[in-house]
Amino acid sequence: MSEPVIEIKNLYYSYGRGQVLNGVSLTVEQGDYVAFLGPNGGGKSTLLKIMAGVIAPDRGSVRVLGRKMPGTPKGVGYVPQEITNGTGLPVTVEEVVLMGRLTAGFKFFGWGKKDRAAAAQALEWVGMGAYLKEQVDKLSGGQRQRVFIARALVDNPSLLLLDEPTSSVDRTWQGRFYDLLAELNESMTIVLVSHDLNVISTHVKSVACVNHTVFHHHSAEITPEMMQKTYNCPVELVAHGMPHRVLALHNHQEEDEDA
Ligand SMILES: Nc1ncnc2c1ncn2[C@@H]1O[C@H](COP(=O)(O)OP(=O)(O)OP(=O)(O)O)[C@@H](O)[C@H]1O
Repeated sequence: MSEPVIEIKNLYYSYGRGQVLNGVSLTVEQGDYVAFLGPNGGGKSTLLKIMAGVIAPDRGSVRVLGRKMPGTPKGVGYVPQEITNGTGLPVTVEEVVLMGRLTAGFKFFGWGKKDRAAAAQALEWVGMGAYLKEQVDKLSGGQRQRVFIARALVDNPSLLLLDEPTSSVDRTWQGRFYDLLAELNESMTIVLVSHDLNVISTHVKSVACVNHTVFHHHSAEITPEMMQKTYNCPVELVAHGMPHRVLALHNHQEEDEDA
């Protein structure tokens, strides 16, 4: 069997006050399509940032595509959650996507024809081909999210890390995007943070419940027991995407923490 794409052992992380990740161990095998599910503040984005090399763990071992983290992983496409607010930079859509070609150990001699063709292709995949020369901050949050997905795809990664990649995009494009992910999953491992139970149950292969620790269930089935364990309270499962019903039930957990 090939080496796992992600191998995390006994990982701890805090931003200073209060432990966010508490002894997390997780293995993701090649070809998996994992959804991270869990309450607000449970540490999903933090875990993704550690996998992407954005922040370093306080303790524990993290290997991504065979490389020890923290480091600059090659072959990882990452879409952060925050980008819907804009970059604050005077950059075009094409320039943002080309950033995804700056891989580990790369020496920059300027963009070549191949880079520009790859950027144009990635933008076509996400239906943003017409916006190549637009300033990225002029776009809507949903369009910007698609540009950052193109940035993650432009270097043909082996691992795709997506933090709520469709939170701002319209429903029609969401459907096309999940079809695209299914296609990409034939050659890429995918980790997706999502609150949308409907998306999770229809598209992914496995579910990891993240609430300071992680339980990785090697099937896409979401059971009331899993919800109870993850959210620490009874959660009504909804079949057609009303995730806020789930999230709303977490307020009392946060109150418990504050108490
Ligand atoms: N840069 C930061 N500085 C300080 N605290 C932070 C920072 N980023 C996140 N946190 C805190 O760490 C905890 C975990 O946050 P994280 O974003 O990883 O959770 P999450 O499960 O992704 O939540 P959500 O579903 O709301 O996106 C939260 O309490 C959050 O407020």
